[in-house]
Parts: sequence; C-alpha cells; structure tokens
Amino acid sequence: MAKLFRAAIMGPPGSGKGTISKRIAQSFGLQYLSSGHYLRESMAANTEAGVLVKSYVERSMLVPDHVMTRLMLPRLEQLSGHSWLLDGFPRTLSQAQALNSLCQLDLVISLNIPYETLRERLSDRWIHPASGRVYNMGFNPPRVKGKDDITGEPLIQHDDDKPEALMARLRHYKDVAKPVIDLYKSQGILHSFSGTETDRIWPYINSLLNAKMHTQPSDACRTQTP
Ligand SMILES: Nc1nc2c(ncn2[C@@H]2O[C@H](COP(=O)(O)OP(=O)(O)O)[C@@H](O)[C@H]2O)c(=O)[nH]1
Ligand SMILES: Nc1ncnc2c1ncn2[C@@H]1O[C@H](COP(=O)(O)OP(=O)(O)O)[C@@H](O)[C@H]1O
Repeated sequence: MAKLFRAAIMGPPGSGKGTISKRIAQSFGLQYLSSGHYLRESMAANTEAGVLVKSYVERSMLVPDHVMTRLMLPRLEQLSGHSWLLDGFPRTLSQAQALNSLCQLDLVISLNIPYETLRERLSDRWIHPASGRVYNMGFNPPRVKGKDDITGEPLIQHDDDKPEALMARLRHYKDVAKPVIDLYKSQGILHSFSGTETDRIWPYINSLLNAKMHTQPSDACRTQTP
C-alpha cells in the first residue's frame, strides 16, 4: 500500500504559504487544500453561507470555527486514502481539535517571517480571482502588468491586503496561532522555518519532506466526522 502523508502549513498572511504549498504539491504530488481559496469560492457563489463568510472576511475577521470546519472537514473526508497539504486551516485551537478528531497530521510547517518583510510583500500582492494565481510585482510579476499570464484577465488586490487591514490581521494571527503551534509542538510534529526569502527556505522544506515522506507510513483517515 502507498504511504499516506498529511501535512499543514502555518504562518502569518504573506509568509509564503501559498507559494511554498504550490512547490510542495508539484514536487511531492500532495493534494493541496487552501482555506482562503474555498472561502473565496463560497463568497463568489453568493450562497447564504457565502454571504455570511464575506461579512467576516471583509472586516478582516476570522470566519467562525464551526463554519470553517463544515467547509474543510468534508473535503478531507473525500480525500481519505490520499496524501494532502492544508494551507490556512487549522488556524485556531478549536479548528485543530476538530481536525485531530478526524485525522492525525504527520507534519506541520510553520513559517516565521519578519513583519517588515510581510508588509512589503502584501502591499505588492496581486491575484487572478478566478484561478487564485498569485503574483508579486517584484518577486514573480505577471508577463504583462496588471494581467493574468494564462487568461490575460485583470488582476486585483484583496481588500484585506491593503495596509489598513494588514496590521490588524498580523496582530490577530499571532494571538490565535500560539496555542495551535504549542499543540503541534507537544505532538512533536512542528517544524519551524525563519527567513526573509522563500527561495532560501524552500531547500530546507524540500529535504525535510524528502526525509519524512519516505520513512513515515500513516493510517488512513477516518471517513466519518463524529
Ligand atoms: N519579494 C518576495 N516576495 C515573495 C517571496 N515569497 C513569496 N512572495 C510573494 O509574497 C506574497 C505572499 O505570498 P503567499 O504565498 O501568497 O503568502 P500566504 O499569504 O502565506 O499564502 C505573494 O505576492 C508572493 O508572490 C519572497 O521570497 N520574496
Ligand atoms: N482557518 C480559517 N479560520 C477562519 N478564517 C479563515 C481561515 N482561513 C482563512 N480565513 C479567512 O479568510 C481570509 C483570507 O485567508 P487567506 O487567503 O488564507 O489569506 P492570508 O493567508 O493572506 O490570511 C482571512 O483573512 C480570514 O478572514
């Protein structure tokens, strides 16, 4: 039987979770699940749940735990038997506990990036909303300014990446993430990486995953939430 591997990546907004996740998914063939992507999808669908989600995201607030677990856990249940990587979930202790009751993670990557670096990156982050493709005007600019490389459609900036919202998000992130990080530390699965450049952090993450994925068999996740 193929070995299964389940990981999560944590870090403040702008720490490079999306960028690194894309590299991990490509290099190691894990399924990639991003909470931000599913939330934006639900907002775009304009369903009752989407309107509720929007009221939080627009105010730079965390979406309530029960909404998040209802959004994320069924997707993980469908992936029982696959290896996956979670980005942006769990973000609170309560979300981590809900996830734990479904599945034990094998590895958690935590990114520690200085505040000034985060501020610079996010003020330069542009998104293609339909696909979730992320650009940075310095680090990975689009081929044509303001346009998505694949479709040519216009790029936008998230309201919550604008400077007014950013400080509040970063401060809040730290308070909420601390108990989650402590939990994973106590389980012995937390690996932290510090730096100002993704390209310098990536080789360490790459070799960690190479070592872990080839030594660590894992049980299939439960298929039912309690
Ligand atoms: N200048 C610079 N920008 C980066 C680096 N790594 C990622 N970025 C950009 O910083 C922004 C935030 O990265 P992202 O992966 O979206 O972070 P997330 O919010 O943690 O998912 C994006 O615009 C990335 O293209 C880096 O090493 N240097
Ligand atoms: N696990 C989560 N719990 C609560 N809210 C979340 C979660 N993940 C994402 N969100 C909400 O969606 C917004 C965008 O998330 P995301 O795309 O992951 O951006 P970032 O990494 O830049 O914070 C967050 O600011 C927050 O309001």
